[in-house]
Amino acid sequence: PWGYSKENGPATWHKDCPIANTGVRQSPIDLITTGQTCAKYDSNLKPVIVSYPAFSEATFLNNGHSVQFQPSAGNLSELSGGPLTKKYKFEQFHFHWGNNDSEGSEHRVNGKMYPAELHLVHWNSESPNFSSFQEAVGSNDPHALCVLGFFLKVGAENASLKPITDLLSKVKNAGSSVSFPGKFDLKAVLPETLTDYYTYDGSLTTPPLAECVKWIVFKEPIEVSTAQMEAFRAVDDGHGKPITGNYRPPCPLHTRTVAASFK
Ligand SMILES: NS(=O)(=O)c1cccc(NC(=O)NCCCCO)c1
Ligand SMILES: [Zn+2]
Repeated sequence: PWGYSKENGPATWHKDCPIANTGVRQSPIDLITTGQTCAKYDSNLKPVIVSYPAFSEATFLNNGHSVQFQPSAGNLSELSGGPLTKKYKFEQFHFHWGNNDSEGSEHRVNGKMYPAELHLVHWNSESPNFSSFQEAVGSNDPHALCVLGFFLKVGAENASLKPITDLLSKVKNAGSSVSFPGKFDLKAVLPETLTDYYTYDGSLTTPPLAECVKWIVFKEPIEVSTAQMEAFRAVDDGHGKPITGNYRPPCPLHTRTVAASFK
């Protein structure tokens, strides 16, 4: 199966997933902010709107290539606004990280990587063509999914993310999961105003690499402490080794343009 080691990492994914090399809207990308192919300010881009009531029931899972927070099916969390014309339903969030603070994020800004990146995954709940996340991924709809990306940087401890980072030791082994104890307030993790972001058409950053994602990557990183970053690096990959870097390198932009909601 695919992973992030030499034997099964991003450079090998094309074998089972040809779109890795032939796709023209693959993710992640390097977000360039100056020069020819740089992100272009679009004054029509509105703030992103999230409605995330605290989750009361969720599973926290180590699937061997990331750790994922998945609320029960009944969750009502929604996303709209920004570049979107439809309402999207929250599906799950997960992280990508490196084994030191100079690498780990999937998107880059002028070549700079952050130590980690948080992905909030949503699917278009107003499409007549699908009515679940899995169907959305398989739908070939260019905007079946919308993923919000937030960079993580090392600084003060993040009290809102502490319930998550404190749980990492409980899902150290790949394939392990725990039911999330109590409520989790995802809204508290995010900056109040979701106004400054980059947005472009891309794909899943892991197999099946489906080109069905409207990406929204926020300019402002979220701070976490060194201890919180270290907690990610103790999560195992199923081969008795820590996941040391579950990020895909940047992909060619091809004819795509990146829009920025800020000057
Ligand atoms: N990393 S990401 O582009 O945000 C993203 C979002 C939603 C799904 C995925 N990838 C997958 O679901 N891959 C299917 C295989 C996972 C099985 O554990 C990646
Ligand atoms: Zn991801």
